[in-house]
Parts: sequence; structure tokens; C-alpha cells
Amino acid sequence: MNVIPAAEQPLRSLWKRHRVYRRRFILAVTMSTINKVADVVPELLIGAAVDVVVRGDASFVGEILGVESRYSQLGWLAAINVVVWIIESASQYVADVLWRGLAQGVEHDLRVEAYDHAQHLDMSWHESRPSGSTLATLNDDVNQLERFLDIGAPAIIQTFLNVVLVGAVFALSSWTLLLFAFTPIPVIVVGSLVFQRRLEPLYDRVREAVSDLSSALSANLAGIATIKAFTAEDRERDRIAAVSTAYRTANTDAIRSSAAFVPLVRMAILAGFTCTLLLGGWAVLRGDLEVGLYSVLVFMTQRLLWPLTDVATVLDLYQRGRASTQRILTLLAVPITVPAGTTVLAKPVQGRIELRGVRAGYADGPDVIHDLDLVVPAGETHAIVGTTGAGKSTLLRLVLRFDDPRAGTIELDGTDIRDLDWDSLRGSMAYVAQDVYMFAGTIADNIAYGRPDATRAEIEAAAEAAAARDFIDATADGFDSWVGERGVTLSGGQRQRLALARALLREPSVLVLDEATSAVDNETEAAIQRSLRVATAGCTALVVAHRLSTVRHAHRIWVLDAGRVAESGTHDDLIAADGAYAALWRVQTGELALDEPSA
Ligand SMILES: Nc1ncnc2c1ncn2[C@@H]1O[C@H](COP(=O)(O)OP(=O)(O)OP(=O)(O)O)[C@@H](O)[C@H]1O
Repeated sequence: MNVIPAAEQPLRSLWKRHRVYRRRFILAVTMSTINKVADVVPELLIGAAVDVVVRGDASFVGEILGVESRYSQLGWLAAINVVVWIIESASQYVADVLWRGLAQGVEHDLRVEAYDHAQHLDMSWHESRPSGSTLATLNDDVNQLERFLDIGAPAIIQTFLNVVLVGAVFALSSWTLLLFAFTPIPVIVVGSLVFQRRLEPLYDRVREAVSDLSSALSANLAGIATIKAFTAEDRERDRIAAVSTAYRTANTDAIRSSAAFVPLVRMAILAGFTCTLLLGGWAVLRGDLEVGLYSVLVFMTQRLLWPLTDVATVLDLYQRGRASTQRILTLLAVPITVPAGTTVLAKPVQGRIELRGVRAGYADGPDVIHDLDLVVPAGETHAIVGTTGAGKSTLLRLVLRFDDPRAGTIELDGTDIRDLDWDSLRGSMAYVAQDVYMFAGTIADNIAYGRPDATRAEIEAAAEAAAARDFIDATADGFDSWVGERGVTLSGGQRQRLALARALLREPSVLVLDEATSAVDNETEAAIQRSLRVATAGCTALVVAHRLSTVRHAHRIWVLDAGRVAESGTHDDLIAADGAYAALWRVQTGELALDEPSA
């Protein structure tokens, strides 16, 4: 689904991006090198010990240390061994801490950076893809990369150092043996390159499948009430099972291919080990090689070759890490098509809004707003009404600049909103959306969301103005009552009133309300209207409402029809004009008259 942005190797891009970690990376590599060197020494010491036992005074150790007694020579070797082990253990610990810290650091930075980028991306980008897919990148892909950095990268370096160090010992001892013991290496290197090419698309598929699974799961959990209400549990389980099967299949294919690499590595190792064993033994029998050195070389071959069986696992981790990094970098490369401008408006913002010749639509779809002209003078309350799908919410989204229009301009206080920085535009507005969102936290936290420094008295006043005070006081802990995720512990009307309180607390220059009181009863609605008239006395308000009674006092009412202004004026003007609005009003007042006796 994702377009791969750059031909560059994803992990190389990562190296370029995360310069701050380079020092730690070099330190970790240094520690791993010390560790590996210390790791090889005990084997050399065993060879030296065999040499002491077999050759006595003429031993290599005896000559170097100038010690004659074999007991003393062995004592020296034991002492050196202890020191080397201490160095080995200490460097192992430091290397582990450094690699893990590096992995955690890169993981943290990348996650925060990717999240921050995602939250700055346009609404239309978010709406065009399942949120579960973004979640999979921010969570799962970042974890995969961390696993590679934590386990895979040190393993690659250790294997490389192993080859170099053991190769050096072999080169100093016998070139023939070096040649034979190292025969598996080119086979393994070429094999990994071939396998890597084969594995790449397989792991890309695995990451796609993870994203699909994550999207399906998060969508289903969000819609759990609908699933239950329509007794669709079995159907949904089967659907999730199908997506999960696709993930399992993708993973099985990748694992099967990467596992096929293991036998190849093992056969190559067998060849190298057998060569050292036979050729080395024959050289000792011919008197061309010391017994001590022979034993060292046999140990060394073991040390060199067996860790190479892990190459398949490392390759697997690498491929997963690569595919995940690719997805993270793809997310980071998505351009922001609605970028902030730089103009700063003088505060307080007056709040005059003017739309001129605005044409707008979604993605590749047709226009839903056509050549719209609309002016809201500063301080006035204007209502947008019209049939469902007429483009009312779209218009509000344009004013908040969630999307840019396809043509025309929108101005706030005479400045094109495309030129304004976010603080001047959205910072001077407060918005109550059609589907109100509450965060997990207390009622007070949720009201203060738009102004975190608000005092408790200000929060309470805002709640009062939104007619929310009574129901808040009736809860067990009042303003400190816990609101569940998405506000599930509240009724629709309660959520709306909290959202309204949140907006009013911001003391905005422009209040944008999209069906903000659609879920409250008539009595509460009337109370809110009274408060709103006071609260919005000094600010511009743009209000979308279906219930016309809520907007009859607006300075101007704009009636939209299929993305065009059908008529506009005050309530009295429109009733007198006897057009679409008057017809709608008659229907609604008639309905209200029918409802009233039961209220
Ligand atoms: N995110 C979106 N992506 C694509 N099309 C959209 C999107 N949101 C709205 N539309 C389309 O744009 C048109 C106008 O929708 P809009 O939500 O602005 O209408 P509305 O007047 O607010 O309707 P309602 O009163 O039902 O809320 C509709 O045809 C709708 O299908």
C-alpha cells in the first residue's frame, strides 16, 4: 500500500538521520571489539597450556616469561586467564548496556518524531487510511527496529570481529589452514546476499499484513457496540481470523525461506571444520605443526564457524528491521500539504471571516462546496443551516483550515488563512465538533484541555456557561470525576456540554460550533442558548445547527443547498422571503408543537 520513497537503504537513512547516536554507536562497537578480543584469548591460553605440558622448558610461555618451572608457567596462564575473563565480563556488560540504550534511544526518538509528524499531517491523510495502520507503524514497526538494534546489530559486529580475529590467528599459524577453514565464509556471504534479495519482498508483505491486522482489530474494538447490537460476533471473528491467517501465511513464507538458509550455512561449516581437523592433524603427524597450535586451531574453527549458524537469525532480524524502518521513513516522508503560514495576527484577533469564491471537495471526489461567498463580521453570530450533506461541516473545516479550498480564499481579519501561523488561526478559535472527543482524565482536565493553565474557578465558570454544572455536581467526585476513554462514562448530551465548556474556557475570538447541542434536551438547550448569548457577546460565532430554534437569534442565517448559498438573512427576513428556510421552519415548529404535550 505504501509507496517506498527513496532508493536508499532504509537503515543507512537511519544512520544519517540519527547523528546524535553515532558516538554511542562507536563506543558500543569499541566495547564489543574489546569483548570479542578478550573472548578469543582463553582459547589461545588453552593452546599455550597444552604447549607447556608437552614441551616444558622450551614452551612458548616459558620463553616469553623467562619462567622455567612448568607449574609456575601454568600458574601464570591461570592468572592471565582470570584477568582476561574479568575484562571479558566487564566489557560484555558495558556493551550490552550501550547497545540496549542505543536501541531504546533510537526507538524512542523515532516513535516521538513519527507520531509528531503524523499529528501534523492533514486531516485528509488521516481520513484516507485506517488509524490502525498508522498505529502499527508507530508501535509495531518501531519495536521491530528496536529488536534489530538490540540483538541483530551487535550480533553482526560480533560475527564480523570473530572472523577477523580468528582469521588473524589462523594467518599467523598456517596459511593453508586459513584457506580451508575459511572456505565457508564466501559461501555464507554470497548465500546471505541471495537470501536477502529473496526475503525482502516477503518481509515487506509481513509488515503489510501486520498493518492490516492492526487496522481490523482497532476498527472492530471501536465498533464493538455495533457488533454486539447486530450479533455479528461470529462474522467478525471469521473476518479477523481471515486477516490473521494472511499474517500467519506471510510470516510462515518468510520464516520458511529464511530457515532454508540454515542448512546451507551448516554444510559450509562442516566442510571448513573437517578441513581443519584433517589437514591440521596430518600437519602435526608430519611434524609441520605444534600440537598446542593444532588444538588452538581446532577450537578456533569451532569458535569461528558455529556462531555463523546465527547468521540466518540475524538476517531475519535485519529483514524485519529493514522493512519496518522503510515503513517508518515512508510515514516521515509524507509531505504536509496544509503547512502553517508565518503571518502573526495582532492579539486580540477581531474575528472577521470572509470566504470568497470558495470551491472545495475531498480527495479526488467532486466539489462539495461551489463558488461560495460568505462574510461574518467580527463579533456577530452566524448560522449555517441546510439539508444533510449540504456541506455545512465542510465549510467549518475550511475555516479551521483542516483542508485548503480547491479555489478561492478564506480570510481571518483580512489575512488569507494560508498565510497565518497556527497560533493566530486555530489559537484564536474554539471548535466543538459533531462527534465530541473526550480524553481519559477528569472532567476538569477535559474542560481545561484547550487552556491547561486555567484556574479551577475559570473551569467552573465555563461549566456553568455550558449548563454542565448540575450534572457535574451530581457525579460522585464532581470536577474530579474520571471520564473514561472517549468519554464513554458520559451521555451524549453530557459530553457535548463538556465540549462546549472546553471551547468557552478558551475565550476564543471565533467560536465554531458544529451541531454542538444536538444531543441535549430542549430545556438544557434553552439554558445553553441563554449562556451562549452572553458568552459569545464579544466573539464571532459560526454555528451549524439542524434545530432551527437554536439559531433564530443569529445575526445572519446562511442556508446551504448542495454546496451553494440558497438564501441568507435574519430569521425574520428568511421567514418573510418564504423560501427553503421558511419551509424548514414550518416543518420543525409543527413537529415541536406535536412533541410539546409529552415534554
Ligand atoms: N472526510 C470526507 N471525505 C470525503 N467526503 C466527505 C468527507 N466528509 C464529508 N464528505 C462529503 O462531503 C459532502 C458534504 O458533507 P458535510 O459533512 O459537509 O455535510 P453537512 O452539511 O455537514 O451534513 P450533515 O448535516 O449531515 O452533517 C457529503 O456529500 C459528504 O459525503
